[in-house]
Amino acid sequence: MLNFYFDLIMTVAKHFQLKDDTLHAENVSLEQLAHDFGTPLYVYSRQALHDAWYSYHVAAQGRDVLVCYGMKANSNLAILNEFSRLGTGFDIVSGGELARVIAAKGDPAKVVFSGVGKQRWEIEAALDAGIKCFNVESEAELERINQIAGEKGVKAPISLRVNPDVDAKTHPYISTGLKDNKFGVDINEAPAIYARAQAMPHLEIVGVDCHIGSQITEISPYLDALDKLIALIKQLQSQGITLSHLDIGGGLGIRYTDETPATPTELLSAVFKALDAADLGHLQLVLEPGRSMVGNAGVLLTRVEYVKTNQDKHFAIVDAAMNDLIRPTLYDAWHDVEPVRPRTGSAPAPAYDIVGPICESGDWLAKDRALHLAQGDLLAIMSAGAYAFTMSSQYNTRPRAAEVIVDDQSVHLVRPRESLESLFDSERLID
Ligand SMILES: Cc1ncc(COP(=O)(O)O)c(C=O)c1O
Ligand SMILES: N[C@@H](CCCC[NH3+])C(=O)O
Repeated sequence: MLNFYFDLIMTVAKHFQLKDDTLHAENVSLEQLAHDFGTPLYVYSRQALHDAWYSYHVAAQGRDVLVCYGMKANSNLAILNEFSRLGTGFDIVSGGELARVIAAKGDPAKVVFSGVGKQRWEIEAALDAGIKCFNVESEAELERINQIAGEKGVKAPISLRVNPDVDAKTHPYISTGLKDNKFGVDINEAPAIYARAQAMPHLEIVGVDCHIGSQITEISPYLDALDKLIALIKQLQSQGITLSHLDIGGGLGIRYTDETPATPTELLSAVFKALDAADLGHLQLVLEPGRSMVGNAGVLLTRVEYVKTNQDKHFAIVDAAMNDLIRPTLYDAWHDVEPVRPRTGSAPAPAYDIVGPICESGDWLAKDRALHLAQGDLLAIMSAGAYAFTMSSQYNTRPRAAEVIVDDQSVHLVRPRESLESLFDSERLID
C-alpha cells in the first residue's frame, strides 16, 4: 500500500515545472535565479533529492539495506550532507572522495571503497577512517591492503568485486561488468582468490560486490548477475567462508527523454525474491546508486548569447559549454532542453543545435531541437544532476559554474562561481 501511494506521489511530483509561464525549481523561478546568481548555473531541487532517497527507502521494505550513494555522480558537500542525514552511506572511489565524506559529516563506517587503482595513501586513509569495506578489484590490491593493515596492526574488512560477465544493455562506455572491462576479478577465479584472502592474516572477509554498469533500465541484467553471485556465495559457504553482505552496486537508470527505467521497488522486490529462494535473505543488501539519486534533481541553467544560421543550419550559442556538461559530446547523450519562458510562434520552430563558446566542434549540448528562441533567452538543460558538475573542467579558462539548492521558496548557494583569479593563482612564473 505504501508503495502504491509513493508511486502515485512520484507521478505527480514535478520538481521543475512551469508556473505563470516560467519554469520554476520548486517555488523559485529560474529567471530569478539567473538574475541573482548569473549563468551558467546548476540548480538542484532539495525535494527531488529527498524523493529519490525515499524511493530506495520504500523499496527496502524494512529489510536490512544500506544505500551507499555513488557520490561520483554529484559530490557537492551539501548534497552529501543531505543524504548522510537521511541515513545513507557512500560508495567512494578515491581518497579525495573519502575526504569529502568526512568534510560533509558523513559516517565513514558506512563507506565502501571501490576502484581498480587504490593507492597506498588512500588505503591508509580509509583504514584510519574505519570504513565499512574495501571492494577489492585485484589480487595485487588484496596483498597491498593486507600489508598496510598489518603495518597498522588492524584487520581490513574486504569484499571482492567480481566481474560476472553480463551485458548491462547500456552504452558501451558505461558498461562495467563484461569480461573485457577493467573492473573486478573474473567471477570464475573468485573462489580461489577468496581462499587466498582467507589465509591473509590482516584481512577480514565481509562481503561480495559487483557493479555491472550505469543507466541500466531493465532488471534482467541485475538478475543474471545475481544468479552468478548466489552460486558464488554458495560455493564460498562450502569453503567455510561466510559473508555478511552482498553489494549489487548501482546503475539504475533515469528518464532523460522517453526511457522507462525499472524502479528501485521493482529491482529490490526481484532481488529479495531471488535471495529468499536461495536461503540468503539474511544477508545485508548494499546498493551504490548514483545517477538515480541525483540525475533528475538538477538542471543546468544557461543563457542564449547569440543565434545564427550558417547555410540553413541554426545554432543557438549559449553560455554553458562542454566544460560544464560533457555527457552529450562524450556519450552522445540526450538531455532535454526546456525554455525558461517558452515562446510561441506561428511558423514551425527551427531546429537548433545548442552549442557552447568553446573552440571544439564537439562543444554541443543538444542537436536539432525544435525551439522558438531569441538572443537573451534562458534555457534549462534537464537531467543535469548527475555526472554533470562532477565531470566539469576549466577548459578554455572558464570558471566552473555556481551551484544552488532550492528548497521550496528558499535558495542556498552551495558553491559560488569560481573567480577568474582562482583559476591560475596557484600557477608560478619561472625566473
Ligand atoms: C563501483 C560503482 N558503484 C556505483 C556507481 C554508480 O552508478 P550509477 O550512477 O549508475 O548508479 C558506479 C558508476 O557507474 C560505479 O562505478
Ligand atoms: N559518467 C557516466 C557514468 C559513468 C559511471 C561511473 N562508473 C555518465 O555520465 O553517464
